[in-house]
Parts: sequence; C-alpha cells; structure tokens
Amino acid sequence: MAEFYGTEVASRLMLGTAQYPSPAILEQAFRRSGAGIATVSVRREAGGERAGGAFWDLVRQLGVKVLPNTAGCHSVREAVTTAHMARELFDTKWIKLEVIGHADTLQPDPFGLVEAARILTDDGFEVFPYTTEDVVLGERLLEAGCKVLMPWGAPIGTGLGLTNIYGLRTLRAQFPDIPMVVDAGLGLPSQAAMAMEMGFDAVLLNTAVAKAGDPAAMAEGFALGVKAGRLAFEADPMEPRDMAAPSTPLIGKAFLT
Ligand SMILES: CC(=O)[C@@H](O)[C@H](O)COP(=O)(O)O
Repeated sequence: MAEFYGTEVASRLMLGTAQYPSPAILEQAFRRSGAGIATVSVRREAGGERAGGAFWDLVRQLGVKVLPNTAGCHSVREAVTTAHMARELFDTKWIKLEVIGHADTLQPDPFGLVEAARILTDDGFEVFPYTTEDVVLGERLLEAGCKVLMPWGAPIGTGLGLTNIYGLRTLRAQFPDIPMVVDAGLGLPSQAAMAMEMGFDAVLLNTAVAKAGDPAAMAEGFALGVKAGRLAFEADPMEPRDMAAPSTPLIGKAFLT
C-alpha cells in the first residue's frame, strides 16, 4: 500500500482523465488499470464544452479517489483560484499543483510553485506539487508544507521516459521518507517499472494510455509494469558488478547453505 497524506491507496498507478477517444474507453482503461487515483484538470474541463456535470459525474462513477489538478495554470493566482474550485467541486483537500513556467517545455515555474504551495498548504490543502528532479526545489517545497513530491520523468506529453535517471535517484535518496510519485513523460510500461524499481512510491501518467491504439490494454500494461517494478524494489535486487561470475560455481553443490 502507498500512503499519501495519511490515505492508503492499494494501487501505485495514478491515471489522468484527458484525451481519451470516448467516455467508454476512459472507463475501460480505468477498470483494466486498477488505478486507485484519477487526476482531473479542473480548469480545462470546466472551461470546455464538457463543462456542466456529465464529465464530473463520469469521474465520480469511476469509484477512485480524485486528485484534481491545476493543469494549464501559468501563474500563482490562477493555480490558487483553480485549487479552490477543485475543493468545492470534489470536496477534497488534495490538489496536484501545476504552475507552468515555460510554454514549450511545460517546465514548472519553481518560484511560482513554491509560492502557490505555501499559500495552499496554509489554507489547509494537501498539495501534490508537479516539480522537476531538482533537490533544492524539492527541499523548498517540503519547507512550504508539501508532504509529497511529484518529480517529472520527462516533459508532459513526450513519452520520453526517465530522462534524468541520476537526478531522480538523487532526489529519491535525499528524502527517503517522503512519498514520491514520478509524474509525466512516461511512454511505456518498462519506464514505469524502472521508476518503481528506483523506489518511487507510484507513477502518474495520462498521454501514453489515452493516446495508445488500445488505451485499455495499455492501461493494463502499465499496471503490470508498476507491479513488477515495486516487487523488484521490495525484493532487494542484486548489486550489478563488472566482473563475470559463474552462476553455477561449485560442482556438486546446488545451494549456498
Ligand atoms: C494529467 C496530468 O496531470 C498531466 O499533467 C500529467 O503530468 C501527465 O503527463 P503525461 O500526459 O505525460 O503522462
């Protein structure tokens, strides 16, 4: 079980709800993934033609915990206002905080992110900040009251996987007791498995499933990848070594003990 702000969730896979070909396919993808948390872009969904109930009802019917997000917000003010809308709509203190700082890379604005995180945690929100693998930024977010970090794997929507493995490993190692979710940029289940093998607590993704030829099958693929990676992490993997070593070193001795 993973735990975020005192809430235990059985599945370590979190899925986004955008860009699916149809509501039915979105629902199938969630069922097959077994995801326990759905993230929803409050600003985009509230502003589009789907505004007004039907989409929110669909999300509520999924029977998963909702993590509303501030996707599309480029300023502290927009993000804080959107978080307040989300709290009313979904009656939750949880908010995935995105403050985008760069239009091309969708890289978070580190300064705005920390400022918004502080305002929201002071106001009783439980903030899941979408951040980079930067250790100093991670530290500032924790000081601002965040109890979870969500470093990117790669820029949103790219499917590039874990582009800075060293940085992610360093962040994980610096704050071993903080729940961390790799969020964004994952394209394949093997990349999700790798994040889990590195000791991250969960992964969050959207595009790779929604844009797959068969989103439901891809959702199940990611669920299996996440399970495999977590099992491997818990199984205490062997240390890689440079020197070859025979797997059957002693004639007539099948076991070490
Ligand atoms: C849905 C959502 O919250 C995205 O902003 C998130 O970061 C997922 O990114 P990908 O679409 O790259 O998986």
